Amino acid sequence: MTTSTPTPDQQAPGTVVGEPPRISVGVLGARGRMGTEVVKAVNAADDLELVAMVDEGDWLFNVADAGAQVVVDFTRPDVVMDNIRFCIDQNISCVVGTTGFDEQKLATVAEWLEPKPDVGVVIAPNFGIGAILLMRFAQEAARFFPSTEIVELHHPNKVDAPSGTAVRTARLVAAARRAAGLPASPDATTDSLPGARGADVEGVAVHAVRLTGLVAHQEVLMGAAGETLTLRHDSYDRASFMPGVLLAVREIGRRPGLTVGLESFLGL
Ligand SMILES: NC(=O)C1=CN([C@@H]2O[C@H](COP(=O)(O)OP(=O)(O)OC[C@H]3O[C@@H](n4cnc5c(N)ncnc54)[C@H](O)[C@@H]3O)[C@@H](O)[C@H]2O)C=CC1
Ligand SMILES: O=C(O)C1=N[C@H](C(=O)O)C[C@H](O)C1
Repeated sequence: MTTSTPTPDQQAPGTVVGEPPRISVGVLGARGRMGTEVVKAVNAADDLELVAMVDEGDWLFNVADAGAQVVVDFTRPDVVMDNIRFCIDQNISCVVGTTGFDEQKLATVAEWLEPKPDVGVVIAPNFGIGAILLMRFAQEAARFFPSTEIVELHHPNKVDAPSGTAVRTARLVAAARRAAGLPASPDATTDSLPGARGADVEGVAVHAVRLTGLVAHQEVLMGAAGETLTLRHDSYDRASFMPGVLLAVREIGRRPGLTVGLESFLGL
């Protein structure tokens, strides 16, 4: 086998001679709370190259023009579908942290991906390793407890409620309860102010707190006769999401199609 070292004018953008090519990354929502953190994390990673930063009002084609191989999206639930559509059309893989996905939206993304066997999209409501583990632990424990409720607590600028993480946790718990044949959590409440018992996500009550000083926190409360189990995760800083985001950016090129949640990337 013969190999040749490309001269500088033959190299793809981002290639450093003697080193594997870097992954070109575009960030959507780049001026937001999460986007700012992603920009920092990508810039600090030797194997990644930040090629485009796009926020509201910017030209979305910038990510394609700049040759992004992977786009990271932390924008808003009402715009994320258009962004994903655009990226898939442009053969750009996506790491999506934006929340607000229901089964219908996920099915639509899967449909868009069908004719694109080389494009991958991972949509994860939470990239924090601890939060992902909490979801798994809750799923495992659910069948042992007649009662489960979820409390999510966030900074007051969060636009959606309940959080995407809480909705996914509730769905995972509900599925585990169904599989174990558990009836609905006992609740004799007959009249209450609307909202007092939280939102009902597949039979699991989810309560949302918005409080100055918080970042992102979740408790899953489980109860049985004479005992309770409380699982709690706290993100005190948005840096907590970055190892998961960077893992997804590095892996998504090897994972065509739609992946929901980061669990499989972690070997869970
Ligand atoms: N999966 C995860 O681990 C996490 C997910 N999130 C989710 O990420 C999303 C963003 O959260 P934050 O950064 O706190 O919000 P943010 O409001 O600080 O940032 C959103 C940014 O998106 C920009 N934007 C709006 N429309 C756009 C468009 N069409 N194209 C490009 N940029 C656009 C906004 O101008 C803003 O700068 C939310 O859905 C949140 O729930 C937040 C933290 C962790
Ligand atoms: O908006 C946030 O801040 C967060 N959003 C995600 C969610 O809705 O679950 C993840 C994390 O909770 C932070």
